[in-house]
Order: sequence, then C-alpha cells, then structure tokens
Amino acid sequence: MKALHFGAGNIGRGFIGKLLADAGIELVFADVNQVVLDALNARHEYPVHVVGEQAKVEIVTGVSAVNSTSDDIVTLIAEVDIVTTAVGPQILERIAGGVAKGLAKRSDSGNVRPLNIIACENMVRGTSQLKQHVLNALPEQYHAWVEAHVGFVDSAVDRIVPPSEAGTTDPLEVTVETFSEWIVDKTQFKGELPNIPGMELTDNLMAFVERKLFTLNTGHAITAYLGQLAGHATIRDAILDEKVRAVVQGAMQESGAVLIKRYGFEADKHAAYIQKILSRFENPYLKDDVERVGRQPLRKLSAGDRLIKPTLGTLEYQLPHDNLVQGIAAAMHYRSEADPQAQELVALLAEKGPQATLAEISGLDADSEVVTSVVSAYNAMA
Ligand SMILES: NC(=O)c1ccc[n+]([C@@H]2O[C@H](COP(=O)([O-])OP(=O)(O)OC[C@H]3O[C@@H](n4cnc5c(N)ncnc54)[C@H](O)[C@@H]3O)[C@@H](O)[C@H]2O)c1
Ligand SMILES: O=P(O)(O)OC[C@@H](O)[C@@H](O)[C@H](O)[C@H](O)CO
Repeated sequence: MKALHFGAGNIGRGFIGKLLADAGIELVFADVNQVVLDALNARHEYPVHVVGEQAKVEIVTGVSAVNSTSDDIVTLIAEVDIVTTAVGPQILERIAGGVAKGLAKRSDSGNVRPLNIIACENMVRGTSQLKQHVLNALPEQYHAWVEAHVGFVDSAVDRIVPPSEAGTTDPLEVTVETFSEWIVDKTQFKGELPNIPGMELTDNLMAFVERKLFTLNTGHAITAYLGQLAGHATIRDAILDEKVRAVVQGAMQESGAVLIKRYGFEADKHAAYIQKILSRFENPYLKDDVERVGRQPLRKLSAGDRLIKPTLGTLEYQLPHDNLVQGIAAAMHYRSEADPQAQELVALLAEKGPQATLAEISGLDADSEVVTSVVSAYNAMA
C-alpha cells in the first residue's frame, strides 16, 4: 500500500504520517517547506518524542517527500491508495488543483483501484469541503469516474502536537502527547476498509467530530485567549490559573450540554471527557504556546467553528452560555504580531468597533442579545 500525505508539519509528522508509516504503508510527504523536504529526502526517517510519565523516542522510517506545488503530486495521486492531509483548513483549496490533475491522470491511465482521501484538519467534514474544491477544479467529464472510484472520507483527529522545543536543531524532530485519536467515517470509503492500527472506524462521525471540536478545541481556544489576557505564555500556565480554568471548564460544560442534547451522550461520560481534556492541557511535558493555540482568530470566530457554533447550540436549546460569551470576548482581544488574522482583527475593531466586527466575522445578528453580551464582556476585559 502507498500513501501521499500533504503537510509534513506537527500533526503530519507527529501523528497521521507516523500511523501510516508504522502500519507498513510506503509514505511520501508533500509539503512546501524546503528545509523539511530536504531533510526527509536525505534521512528518510525522523524521531517522534512521545512525552508522558514514560517518555520514549520512536523513529519513523521509510519516508520520503515531494514539493506539493510540483508535478510529482500528479504522478503520485495517479498511483497511491490513500491520500491524507494535515495542512490547515485554509490550505485545502490550494492543494485541490494538484489533486484534481492527479485524479484526471489516474482516470486517463485506467487505474481503477480504489483511492481514499482523508483530510485530517480541525474542521467539520473537512474532506467533504476538499472534495468540493477538487470537483470545482476538475473537468466535468471526470466527475462520474471520481464518484465511482474515489472515497472522500471525513475524519476527526485529536493529538496535541506543539512545535518542537526551541533549541532543537533538527527540523524533523517532533514532540507529541501520549493520547491520540483518529476517527474516520467508514461509510465513505471505496473498496475494502483499511486496517491501520490507530485509525478507528465509525458510522456516526458527526458525533465524534463535534464532540472533539466543540469540547477540546473550544476549551483550548478559550484557555489561549484568556491566558494571553492574563499574561500567560503557555497553555499549561493558563489552565493552572484558577480564574482561567473556571471559565474554560464552564464553557466546555455549556458546549457539552448542547452535545448531550444533540447526540445523546451520557452526561457522566462527557464530564469525564472534559476532565481528561483539562489534564491534557496541564501536561507538564509539553510546552504549547498560547499563540499556537490561539492562531487564526478569524477562523476560530467563524460561524461553524469552536466558539460560535456551540453558542448557537445553546441558543437553539435555550441553555446557558455565559462562559462561552467570555471566551468569544477574549478571542476578540487576541493579539499576535506574527498572525495576519490577528492583525486583520485589530484593523476591523479599529474601523468598525466590536459589535459590527463580531457580527461580520461570526455571522451573528449585530442586534442580538448574545452579541450585546459579548460586547459588554469585551469592554469589561479592556
Ligand atoms: N498540532 C496539533 O495539535 C493538531 C491536532 C489536531 C489537528 N490539527 C490540525 O492539523 C492541521 C495542521 O496543523 P499543524 O499543527 O500540523 O500545523 P503545521 O503548521 O505544523 O503544519 C502544516 C504543514 O502544512 C504545510 N503546508 C502549507 N501549505 C502547504 C501546501 N500548499 N501543500 C502542502 N503542505 C503545505 C506547512 O509547510 C506545514 O509543514 C490543522 O488543520 C490543525 O488544526 C493539529
Ligand atoms: O489547530 P487549530 O488552530 O485549529 O487549533 C489549535 C489547537 O487547539 C489544536 O491544534 C489542538 O492542539 C488539537 O486539535 C488537538 O487535537
């Protein structure tokens, strides 16, 4: 079996690529970072530091890499059995053109072996969105062939992988927590279901995607935003701050109440899931900066993402959302010189003020009660 994985970054090297390579699948990474590409092709292996009470270093072997903007992608997509991505939601549209060309070549060459494509991004049904971008880039004549031979499989992916410790000189080294979870929608595969240890199959993916994105990522983002406001540099320091922790836990519970209503989760199991997540945020072996977790605040404040979507759920079921409101207000205070979306947020706030800015980014009604509450919280935090 052969796989092409887009994105040799933290989750690509530290989780998805590792699982594929560990399963004995011949793995090629596609990326745009020349330093990483050169190192992968020079060494064909890299170390993964799995940190926890029993730390270990695992070596991923037998890997190579190609530039994601080269025609190598087209050739590879025509021949591999599985394509995965971990590039970031905003990059999916950029890789779609290469994927479309590869699918056309695969069809022209008469390769009818099933191909499955799995986007492993923090978004709801990311692979379905990638599929739409690919179809937009693919001549109509190939669409029926793609429907017949290519599975676009949605997934939920969970493992906290910050960038490697400052000070390492190895561009491939990656540090990961012990916990990991990769759940894929088994109803969307073409051909036989793959047997990849660490990949779980479900026919109820939406429940798992929303449980992960609207619990872990909701809490993570609020930890980052409130943490930065309180002067903390890392997620661990932020979550050990009792004031931050109370809001984070409260927001995960508010979001959880929506998930329990929507998906029928058992309340005590969901409460345990939240406690486990809080302990993962506290992990003393990981140094995860609030700037990584808070990155791209406009994406995180958009309608379908981890802050607004749970809040809309509380409105739908008439449930409390005071802590989510605090989290949204803190997100609007997020600042990062290195983050273009943080800069855009600052410009929008200066031009339009908090009420119109939030309405524009989130799609919420500017005159709604929830926007009024966020603006009051935002002003109080200032
Ligand atoms: N790091 C985590 O803890 C974690 C956990 C779960 C999910 N995710 C999700 O995984 C995705 C990647 O996150 P990450 O933390 O690994 O980010 P990252 O920045 O470490 O990795 C992204 C990689 O994509 C590469 N890339 C950019 N443009 C590309 C292109 N056109 N073609 C191919 N590669 C390209 C970058 O060079 C980089 O190596 C995001 O959607 C994120 O939400 C991350
Ligand atoms: O990757 P983002 O920017 O969507 O979110 C930042 C973190 O919350 C995220 O990367 C988590 O570490 C990850 O989702 C854990 O599974």
